[in-house]
Amino acid sequence: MRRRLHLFLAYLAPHWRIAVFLLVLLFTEVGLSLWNPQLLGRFIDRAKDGADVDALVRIALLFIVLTIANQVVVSVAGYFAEDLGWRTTNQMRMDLTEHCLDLDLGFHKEKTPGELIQRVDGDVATLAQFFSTFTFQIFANVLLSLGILGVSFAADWRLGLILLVFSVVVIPVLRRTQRVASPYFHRLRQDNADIAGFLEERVLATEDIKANGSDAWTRGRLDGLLERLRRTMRTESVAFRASSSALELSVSAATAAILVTSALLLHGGGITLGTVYVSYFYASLLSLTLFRISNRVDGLQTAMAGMDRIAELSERQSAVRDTGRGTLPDGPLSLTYDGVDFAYVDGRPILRRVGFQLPAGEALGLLGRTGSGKTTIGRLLYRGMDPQEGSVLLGGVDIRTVPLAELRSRVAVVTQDVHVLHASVRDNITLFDPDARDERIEAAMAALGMREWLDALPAGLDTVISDGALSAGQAQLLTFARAFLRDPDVILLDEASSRLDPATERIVAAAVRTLLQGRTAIVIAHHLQTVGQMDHIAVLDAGEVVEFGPRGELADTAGSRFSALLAGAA
Ligand SMILES: Nc1ncnc2c1ncn2[C@@H]1O[C@H](COP(=O)(O)OP(=O)(O)OP(=O)(O)O)[C@@H](O)[C@H]1O
Repeated sequence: MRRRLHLFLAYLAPHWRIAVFLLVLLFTEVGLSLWNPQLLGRFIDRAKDGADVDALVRIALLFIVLTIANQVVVSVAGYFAEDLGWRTTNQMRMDLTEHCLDLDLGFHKEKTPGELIQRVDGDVATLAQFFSTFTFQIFANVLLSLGILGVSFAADWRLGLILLVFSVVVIPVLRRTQRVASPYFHRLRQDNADIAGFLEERVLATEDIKANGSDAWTRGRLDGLLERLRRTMRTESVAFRASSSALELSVSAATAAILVTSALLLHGGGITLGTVYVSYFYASLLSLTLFRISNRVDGLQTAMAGMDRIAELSERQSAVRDTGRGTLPDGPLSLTYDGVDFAYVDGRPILRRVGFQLPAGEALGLLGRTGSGKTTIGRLLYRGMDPQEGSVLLGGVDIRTVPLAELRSRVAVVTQDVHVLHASVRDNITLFDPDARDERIEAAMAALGMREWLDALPAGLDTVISDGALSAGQAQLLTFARAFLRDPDVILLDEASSRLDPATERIVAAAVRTLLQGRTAIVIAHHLQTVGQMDHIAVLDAGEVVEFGPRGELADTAGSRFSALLAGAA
């Protein structure tokens, strides 16, 4: 509860003026709602006492004016509540998105993108509702209920007492609803997040699913998830309706009690006919306010559950700490892995005592069987994760001692998973950097052998492309261009393993040569054309560097793993 409150206040604080204004509006609304029935009571009493028509018309006019004023206040308050809700939650969305981007790779592998979207968008959207729901349906109605009790006690303590007893009976019913229904709200959000995650993953893998005939399994799994959602929904709905019925029964009992007591008091001359009417009106209004509160308890609970998860996510610390304040030397950087141990899961080491030194401006070809740890070595270079033992040094400086932003401005990463965005070729290459000039982009593309492709594009750099619309070779070259334009000192290149036709392979190999020129690089190479360009070779086996040396030397060493590999491929 404390962390929910903390989170709520932290985001509300910058908008305290709107919040205070909203409070004033809510108090005004409650005041007007209490005052209006009093006018009706007075009207009845004055009419009964034979007041002149003018006096009655004045009361009626005042009643209309107050009703209109109340509606205006309600509308203005609605506007500000919605505004406040979206201002605060949009900020929260921004912060959470940034926070998620800052979290380490381990976190991103653990959560599906769909789950994160549900967290950042779904839960936060519920919070936006929370502001309007809470302020209007709960806070305003609680205030109004208290007001009704106060005014009823002032009219006659017996009437006040009946309404108080009614509220006291109803409040535990509400609390019970909360307790019974709460787990289902949590489960409902989780079920929705699971479905979002599942669908997102399957949509991305549509081609693989179709090609491998996994449609039936996918349908079956989705069916299972939907069935779980249906059951949770059903139970939650039954729990909610049962408590609503209990509430309605209490309301009828309270109204009957008020009518009987009023009739007795009226008979004894204790109260006027106007007061009887006002009491009846207040009893109905109190029932309505309690009903609204009960109706909104689910919204409140959903928001609370969302807030818990948001708090949990925002408290999650990145395993990669960005606390370094050092700097990397200017110019080309040497690269050292010094006794690096790494495990994704405790007790299951993936890299063991990995160590090698690469002079500045030279390229290392990383070879090894699938699962031997090549990608993992690369991830440590840009601090996707940090090693548990040992260190990675650039230009002799431990990369943990420099700010992440500086490290990542000097190191470019070209991964196998090419993500082509649905955007222009220019934006795909510059990643929406407005300062990148067209001449530079075109020069980069030309240097990487993409001139012909660029010339063939219908709208040049403005041509909009999307994922799946490019061949494997084109997609690879596009990511090379992204890296090339940034002009980094160090490159991590995880070459796509897809088979390319010999002509494209030659173009890609030439592009790799251009990309790596004068730069320090680790290349996870899958094509012999590329391996042939490396200065050094490291062979990895089960997380250990079993061979490291200049390429030519290893190639000529009879019995070396590298020479065997070359012989095998020949
Ligand atoms: N996020 C992760 N969480 C847990 N284990 C992981 C994770 N990523 C990789 N692994 C495991 O670490 C080991 C090394 O994986 P890595 O991807 O580094 O190998 P690789 O040599 O690059 O393989 P490939 O050539 O197939 O890409 C594998 O056993 C893999 O299952």
